Order: sequence, then C-alpha cells, then structure tokens
Amino acid sequence: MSMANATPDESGTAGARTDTVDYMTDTRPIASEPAAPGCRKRDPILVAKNVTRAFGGINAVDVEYLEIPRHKITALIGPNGAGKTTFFNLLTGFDQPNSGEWTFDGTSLHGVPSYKVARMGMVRTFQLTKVMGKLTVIENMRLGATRQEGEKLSKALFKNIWGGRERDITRHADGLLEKFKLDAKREDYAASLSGGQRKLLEMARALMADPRLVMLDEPMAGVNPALTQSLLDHVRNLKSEGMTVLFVEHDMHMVRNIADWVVVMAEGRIVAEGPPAEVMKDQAVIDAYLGAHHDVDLGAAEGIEALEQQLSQDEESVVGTADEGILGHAITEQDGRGPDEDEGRDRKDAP
Ligand SMILES: Nc1ncnc2c1ncn2[C@@H]1O[C@H](COP(=O)(O)OP(=O)(O)OP(=O)(O)O)[C@@H](O)[C@H]1O
Repeated sequence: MSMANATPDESGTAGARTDTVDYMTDTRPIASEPAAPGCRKRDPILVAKNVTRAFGGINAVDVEYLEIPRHKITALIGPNGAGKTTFFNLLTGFDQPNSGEWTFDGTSLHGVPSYKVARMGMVRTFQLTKVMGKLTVIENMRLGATRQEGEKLSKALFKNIWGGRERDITRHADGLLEKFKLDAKREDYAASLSGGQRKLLEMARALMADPRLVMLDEPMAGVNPALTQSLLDHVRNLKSEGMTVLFVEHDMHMVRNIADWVVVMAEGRIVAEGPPAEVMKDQAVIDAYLGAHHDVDLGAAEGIEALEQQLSQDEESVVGTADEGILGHAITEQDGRGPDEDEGRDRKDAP
C-alpha cells in the first residue's frame, strides 16, 4: 500500500511547513474537544450548520452542526431511514435543503450544482451504482473527468490542444483501471460487470476528478465477499494518498476495520460521534439500533453473537426480514457468509 507524505501546516492543511505526516499512522487527536454530537475537529474539511430537509411531515435531515475531519476515514451510520443518503444528497448538490449552510475547505457549497461540487474536489458514489451499462468500462471512466473540453463545439477549432487533453484523460483512466484491477475489462460493457466490479468502477471513476473528499454511499452493498477485502484496501488507499473519506455503511465489519471516526444519525439528527470502539458502546447508538437489546457491545464479536441469540428468541426480531439492516450484516459476517452479489435491496438514490 502506498503511503503519501504531506507537508501540513499547523491546522493540517497542505502548506509551507516541512514536517511530514503519514496519514496512515498520524495519531494526533481528531477532535479538539470531547467526542460528542457536533464536536469541533482539529482540522475539518467539511462543516455543516443547521442543514434541514423535510419530506411532507418528516424531518429527513436535521443536522445542527457537524465537522468532518480531513485526511481521515469517517463512517456515517444509522438505522434505515435515518437520513444518511438524504444528507449526502444535500451536501453534494443532488438535493436542496430547506435551510442550512455548509462549507468544503472553507468555500460555501449552498446552491452549488452537483457537477460543480465534483469539480471543486468533492465526489460521491451511490447506493445503487450509476455506471452506464451501455458504455464500455473505459468510456465510463472518461466520463468521470471533470473538464470535458473535448465535448465542446470549440473542439473542432482547437483539435490538437483538446486532443492532448483527451490523451491525458485516457492515460489517467487507464492508470486507475490498472490499480482497481479492471484493466482486463477495459473494452467490456459496464453492464457485463458483477455488482462488486461496478462498485469498483464507480469508485475509480470518481477518482478521475482528483478529489480531496470522497463520499461513498454503502460501498459494500451487493459486493461479493471475494471483493470485500479489495474494496476495503481501496478505501484505505484513498486515505494513504491524502484523500478524506466519508462513507455510509451498514456493514459493521467495514466500520470497525477502517473508520477513524464514526458519526451516528437517527431520525435526521446526529446522535453520537467518536472513535469506532467508543461509539459502538454509546447508549444513544445502541438505542437507535437495537431498541430493547441494550446489553450487547456491537464493537466486539461476542457482542454480535449474544445479540443473535437474544434476537432468535424475540418475536419482534427483524433478523431475516427486509428490515434487518445492520443486524443482518453483522450476523451474516459471523456466519462467514456475505451478501449475495447483486442482491436486490430496497433502496433509493438521488435522482
Ligand atoms: N425523495 C423522497 N421523498 C419522500 N421521502 C423521502 C425521500 N427521500 C428520502 N425520504 C425519506 O426521508 C427519510 C430518510 O431517508 P434516507 O434514505 O435519507 O435514509 P437513510 O439513512 O439513507 O436510510 P437507508 O439506510 O435505508 O438508506 C426516510 O423517512 C425516507 O423515507
């Protein structure tokens, strides 16, 4: 795994100082005050204030204050319907809030359309991948480049200049395809890829924009266990290369293994945040996920087993139903099985 070094200034942003930080081993505190909903971070890349979105009478998102730490991997977790995807949609310009402000690297993104958000260095993927099935893998990759001058009318007039740019885009795309082990699929239609390969393609395509913040909406959903480790490694690599990652995930294996920081949403609000091991023990988190099953530690493998036993005797248990969410993933992991490739999930994405 490559380890990029940076030259951060006091706040951690790239600057003139010469001290280097390895993002993978940086142990400086993430928060500058005790971990709690809305706590300040040492070096936030994204700051959201009073962001709200209602659908009819439901407050889907009601985030008073949230900072996302730079150069870290943050997991956004919460039960089904907590507002995670809606919050992603708002932050990335795929939906408009009823109120609120948010800044990315100090620049307000309120009202900025999604394609400009991506150009500014903040990209996202979707729960249901949005790769173009009728285009080849390489064509999909080229679509991820942020400036498609080759598409413009002026192309005819400045063919040589744009031709050079097109070659750069293709070179960049080929490099990423190799990294994501999709180079052998270069000329295949995206529709022919497995669910996991489509996830990888979407992630690789997002990197065509040279982002500073990568937002992944349920990267593990529909991914075959054979590709799980590779996906985790790719996410870790993003961090080692200096990117910040924010991901929504129900898969607690992924959260426990790669997140530096966890933010918990329930009913639109941030109800807890902190390091993974601490958050999994937080009463608000346990309440949000488990209701009456308070006495289990989701951060420990034995905790999941204990929960499975409790739930098997519980008539109201959702395990085994379409609503099982986090519980099903955790228990499946214990069984050594994973979700089926391309499993159908009742989810919605941004338009
Ligand atoms: N376009 C929409 N129209 C009406 N209601 C919506 C719309 N999008 C989301 N909602 C509602 O907003 C709430 C939050 O949904 P959202 O999809 O953001 O939750 P989530 O935390 O991402 O859930 P999941 O983990 O199941 O994906 C839910 O009650 C949902 O039904």
